[in-house]
Amino acid sequence: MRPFDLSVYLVLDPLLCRDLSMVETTRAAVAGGVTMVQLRDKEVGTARMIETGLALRAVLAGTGVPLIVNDDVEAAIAIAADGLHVGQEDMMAVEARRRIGPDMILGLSIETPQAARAMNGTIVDYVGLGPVFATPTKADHKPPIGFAGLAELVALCKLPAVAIGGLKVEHAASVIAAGADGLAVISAICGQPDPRAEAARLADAVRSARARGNDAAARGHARR
Ligand SMILES: Cc1ncc(COP(=O)(O)OP(=O)(O)O)c(N)n1
Ligand SMILES: Cc1nc(C(=O)O)sc1CCOP(=O)(O)O
Ligand SMILES: [Mg+2]
Repeated sequence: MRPFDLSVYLVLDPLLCRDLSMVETTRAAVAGGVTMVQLRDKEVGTARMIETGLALRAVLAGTGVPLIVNDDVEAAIAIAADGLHVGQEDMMAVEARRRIGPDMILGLSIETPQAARAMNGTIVDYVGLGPVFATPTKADHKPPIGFAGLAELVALCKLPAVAIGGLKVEHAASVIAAGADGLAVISAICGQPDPRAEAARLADAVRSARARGNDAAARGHARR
């Protein structure tokens, strides 16, 4: 499996990207420092997902940033994407793993402690936890969990974890303090006047939050 870094995870939405295409948004956001990209288009079928996915793969080639496909296992396989992300109402994780094989990254959405306890952690590579806040970007989202709920799910899942739902640059410190590895965002990057600058601000905020956490841990050791 390709190594991955959940620090700043761009989830694409063609409707929110507005003036820029998903490909242009991705090019700008990767230049700014996003570490993962997910192709998420709820309006199109597999053929269009494959077309866009191949264009995204070309943009991401040589950058080290993995391409994850949302929901559509056929498209993920046809694109030879780096990974697939499924939710609780999509194909079951065990079936998704069977279809994509052992080497592709598999992400799973977890919204409740029950789902976290029921998850088979041996076949999933990372979890998407949320929504942290209510968000107009996903009409059918589950009830918001806040930072306390996020911390609880991180602890239960024991897998690399990315927080999602209504997150902006000012939330990076709380997300990292809750134990997550990064933030997944749509509207904080897609449709922003300068997606590259927004991606850079998010990457800086995650780096600073980690550095402050490490400083605090070092001071704790010094006191002992
Ligand atoms: C990183 C990440 N986390 C969660 C989700 C949500 O997945 P899901 O619940 O299946 O909802 P849709 O995105 O399919 O509407 C995600 N896509 N990415
Ligand atoms: C795609 C998605 N999944 C969610 C979940 O809670 O699982 S919230 C969400 C939308 C995230 O968009 P924004 O960053 O604009 O709030
Ligand atoms: Mg889904």
